[in-house]
Amino acid sequence: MTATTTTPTTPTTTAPAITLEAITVTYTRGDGDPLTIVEDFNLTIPAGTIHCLAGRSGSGKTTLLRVAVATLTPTTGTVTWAGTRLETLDPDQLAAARRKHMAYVDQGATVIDELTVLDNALLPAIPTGLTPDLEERATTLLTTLGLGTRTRQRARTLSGGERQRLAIARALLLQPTAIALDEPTASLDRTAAATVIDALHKAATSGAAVLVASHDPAVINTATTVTPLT
Ligand SMILES: Nc1ncnc2c1ncn2[C@@H]1O[C@H](COP(=O)(O)OP(=O)(O)OP(=O)(O)O)[C@@H](O)[C@H]1O
Repeated sequence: MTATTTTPTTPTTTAPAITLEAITVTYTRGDGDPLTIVEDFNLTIPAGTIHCLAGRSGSGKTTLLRVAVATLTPTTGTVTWAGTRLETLDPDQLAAARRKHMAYVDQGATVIDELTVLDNALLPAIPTGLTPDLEERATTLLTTLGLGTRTRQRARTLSGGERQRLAIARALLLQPTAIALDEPTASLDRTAAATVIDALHKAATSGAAVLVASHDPAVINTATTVTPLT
């Protein structure tokens, strides 16, 4: 796999939200042979920008997202969040850094069926406590994502695409430094996809770094920068 990044190299005064340096990921195949999916990959994502990892199925998009959010340790290379090299953190410090900096929406869009849509969106607020401001923000996010009339319904009544948008609202609730999303428009029609793209641009305008894996032209064409994976 080769990668060409189009990220600008303009110096910034604050540390980038996410930096990947010389990342290589080698899996072990079923037959025991090594399979290198990502090799010597570099990427810098400043705050306030949207970066899209684009490419065919199997090109390594999810692998790179998982490295960026630290659910997968690369075979070699360094991941840095807001100036902190993750290899310097113990597991508790990494968990704390993740809570502070990083939200991840995977392709599964897990939500809790028995909770209402609003309560699902508010789940990240539980450790610190609900506030009227957070409830208002959750409602605003759900409205932006086309779920404004569904807030009091149980999540089990939602379609797959609606669950995906609920997971995105939940991830954006606490205004993370960075948010990573895996194919966030994959099961959406054009109208619903536009609400997701709008929400991601609003998050970036508010200062978040957004890393998205997608082969959707609507996402690719509106990203700040794109890495085409082959
Ligand atoms: N744990 C693993 N062990 C072995 N191979 C793996 C593992 N995880 C992923 N792979 C392989 O690595 C390659 C890249 O997978 P990845 O999920 O990163 O691709 P992707 O670009 O996100 O694909 P898609 O668009 O289909 O989700 C695939 O060939 C996949 O089978």
